Amino acid sequence: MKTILITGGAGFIGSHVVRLFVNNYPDYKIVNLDKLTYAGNLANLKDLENKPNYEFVKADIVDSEAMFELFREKQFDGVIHLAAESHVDRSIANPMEFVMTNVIGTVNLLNAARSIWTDNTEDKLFYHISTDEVYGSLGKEGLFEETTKYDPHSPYSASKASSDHFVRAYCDTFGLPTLVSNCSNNYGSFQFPEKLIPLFINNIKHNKPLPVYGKGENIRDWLWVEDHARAIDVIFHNGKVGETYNIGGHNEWTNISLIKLMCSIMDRKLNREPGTSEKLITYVKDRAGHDLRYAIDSTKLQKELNWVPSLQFEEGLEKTIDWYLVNEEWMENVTSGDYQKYYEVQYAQR
Ligand SMILES: Cc1cn([C@H]2C[C@H](O)[C@@H](COP(=O)(O)OP(=O)(O)O[C@H]3O[C@H](C)C(=O)[C@H](O)[C@H]3O)O2)c(=O)[nH]c1=O
Repeated sequence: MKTILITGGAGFIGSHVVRLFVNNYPDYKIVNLDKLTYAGNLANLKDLENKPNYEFVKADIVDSEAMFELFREKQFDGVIHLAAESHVDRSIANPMEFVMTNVIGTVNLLNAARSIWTDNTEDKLFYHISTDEVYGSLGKEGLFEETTKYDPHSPYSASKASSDHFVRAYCDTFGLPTLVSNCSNNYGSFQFPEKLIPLFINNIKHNKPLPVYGKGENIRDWLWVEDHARAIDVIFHNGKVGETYNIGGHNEWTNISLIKLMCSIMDRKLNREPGTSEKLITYVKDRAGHDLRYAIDSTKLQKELNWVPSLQFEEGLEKTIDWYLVNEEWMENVTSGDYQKYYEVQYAQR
């Protein structure tokens, strides 16, 4: 039985990856390590609580001693590293938090993996999940490729770029078997409502203003989180050590056209007059250093590992909106923080 560590498994993307691995690989022991910050929530994994191949560990990757201890105790065969501070606006307000978790935390995990993978590393893998923001900002033309030079602009993307470099450096210098993938903007269920799509669904529902940064002309490439989790599965099992894989949705939208689409879907679902939700659109001061456009070329992943996105965006967005409307309680609890406190107490009592 292989023991796989998934870090950040209580977060948005992490919870989808944990679910996929626990359900699809009963012969793996999945250890989910999460600090349970504001964005990590065990309510995202309620359905897995009693699965025999699943274990939750509350810990901070910044704590190097705890990481060494955990790796010694569990003797992991593989690591899928998703734990990260991920919100660009928060990184502008507090860059050091991003340095600590994203850079120091990643190096701690690399050191811990090195400490136990001393002999034969043939069937071991340290898989680092990263973002397309490390490549910087595109103009109207072109796509990010795996060979595109790094040019991060926000403290968030600078911290992720740094962690990517450390992961590759440990491969080149120490022979640690590592892999990196860089993804575009994810959307889907269980995303913390500070990110554009869940924030705006929640605001439309409660008739709150929709703060559009600048003119809303920035472009993002949207990837359904469950397609991302499938890509991670494929890369973890079939990717080549030392390689990088880009994962994108081939699905570009200006923010304002996406927001207008969301408004019209929400009007229909909430039985409001067409045009009602658009009235909530409020243009606000632009995000500092706001990257104009992200767009990813995933040809390598498609050709080499046979992965393609499974869902059309319009269908995915409908599904996502439905999920947030049905899971009202989840939304209320994550925004109030009650779920997190409740689950921390539950786990403390075990
Ligand atoms: C929250 C918010 C956002 N925006 C704009 C800013 C962006 O142009 C776009 C998406 O913003 P969001 O903060 O949801 O995501 P990005 O800044 O593109 O970054 C996201 O996708 C990458 C790949 C990651 O790696 C990040 O971890 C993830 O947060 O909407 C607004 O106009 N108003 C708002 O209130």
